[in-house]
Amino acid sequence: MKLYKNPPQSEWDNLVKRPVLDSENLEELVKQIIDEVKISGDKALKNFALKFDKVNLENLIVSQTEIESASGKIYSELKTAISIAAANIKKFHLSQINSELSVETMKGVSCWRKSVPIENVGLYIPGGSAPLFSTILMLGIPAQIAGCKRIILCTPCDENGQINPAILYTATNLGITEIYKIGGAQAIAAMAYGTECIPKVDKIFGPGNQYVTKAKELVQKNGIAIDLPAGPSEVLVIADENADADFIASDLLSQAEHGADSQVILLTDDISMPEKIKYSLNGQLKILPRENIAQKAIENSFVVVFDSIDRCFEFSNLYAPEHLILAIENAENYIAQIQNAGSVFLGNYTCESAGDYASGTNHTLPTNGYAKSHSGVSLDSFVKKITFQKITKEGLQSIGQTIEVMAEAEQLLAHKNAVSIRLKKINNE
Ligand SMILES: NC(=O)c1ccc[n+]([C@@H]2O[C@H](COP(=O)([O-])OP(=O)(O)OC[C@H]3O[C@@H](n4cnc5c(N)ncnc54)[C@H](O)[C@@H]3O)[C@@H](O)[C@H]2O)c1
Ligand SMILES: N[C@H](CO)Cc1c[nH]c[nH+]1
Ligand SMILES: [Zn+2]
Repeated sequence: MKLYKNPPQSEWDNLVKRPVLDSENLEELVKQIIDEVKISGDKALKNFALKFDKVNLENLIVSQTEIESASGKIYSELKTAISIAAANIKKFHLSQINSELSVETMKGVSCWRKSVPIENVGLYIPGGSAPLFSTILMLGIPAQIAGCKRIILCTPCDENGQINPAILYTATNLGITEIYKIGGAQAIAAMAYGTECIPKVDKIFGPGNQYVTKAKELVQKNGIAIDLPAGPSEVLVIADENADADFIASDLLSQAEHGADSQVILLTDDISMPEKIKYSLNGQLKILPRENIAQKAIENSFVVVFDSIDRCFEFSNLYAPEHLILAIENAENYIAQIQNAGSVFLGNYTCESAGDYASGTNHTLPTNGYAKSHSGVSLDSFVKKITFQKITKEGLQSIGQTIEVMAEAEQLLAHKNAVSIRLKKINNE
């Protein structure tokens, strides 16, 4: 990890730029994939599966037999863990249901909102380098609480055409059985425009690598709804002198192991911390099965020593990390300083992987600085909020003139007339 000491503010904009792989051709490549899927449908999906995932697929749909055999391949400790995580995620997302009150803005004028589920949703579950079955819980549970009618799932399969049994088990355990063996940008294109076998959905959800995220961005430009840009994982840790270097190193590595394009950042006001972290990081890295991936991400990452914790927060707010860990004494006291972050982890014992799997919060979060303007996935992501209003005769008498005056000032006399014609009738009664 590169080390910076009190970099001048003029350099911050450069520092907060995320690493990008294959950036030059990314957009062009993904555009081509999307166009090909639009034109050739399933045939294009099978060609891309062969090209990128080295699998020759006859059928894109996961069969009933595949679904039924998954459970037997999952050991009971994992089943228990999945059910505990699912219960916590369900509890947290159920708490997001809020009853919308009707408000009388003027006598006889009532306004309220109603949450209505998005009918058809498509979930993308990453499976390129690791089978992220936990993402099914993060997307499937709020979709079901919201009441979405049709939930389909796309995920890449292995070279033998098999989907990891933990993905099949988790999905079917939730009752999601419409599963397609397709990954990458082509899966997003399929759910956006539909193919012979994959239905077009109303909104696409789920994180993924740069191809997936770029595809979501491009289909969104064409009017397809997406949850948020949730790309390569990242974590930013703010640590003071009391932080535990081994804990921090473990958190940095937990996100570094996601992909070579992940980025992990440490900000500290303790001059001795970078050396301690380096030592611990090297020790922990060596024993990781995904050492090579994590190593590459670490090379794209950095440590900054600032002369105060306040300065660390200023930088962090500009970076707008997906995950922010406060390894600071009395971390709660700093909450007010957080302007931009996807999800925040307070204190030395709140490891980021708790949020990834089981504490209850959602792990589908904005990356690449989008935490400045976007929230992570929540129950709200799966509903539309429709507004309603009801105006009585008495209500129109009180609000009517206001509407008429404003409509006339906007030179929209038909708008004005919609009120006047009614008021006339009321006055003649
Ligand atoms: N932000 C979040 O909330 C969040 C949550 C979980 C995971 N993630 C991120 O999801 C990502 C998962 O990535 P992954 O790669 O393991 O799985 P993935 O499922 O996102 O992508 C795999 C697919 O990428 C396509 N692909 C691979 N190489 C390609 C190429 N050269 N050209 C075109 N397409 C290609 C293939 O079709 C493959 O099926 C990681 O970057 C991880 O950090 C983010
Ligand atoms: N850290 C990822 C979100 O950026 C989520 C995840 C899934 N599995 C493990 N981690
Ligand atoms: Zn993770």
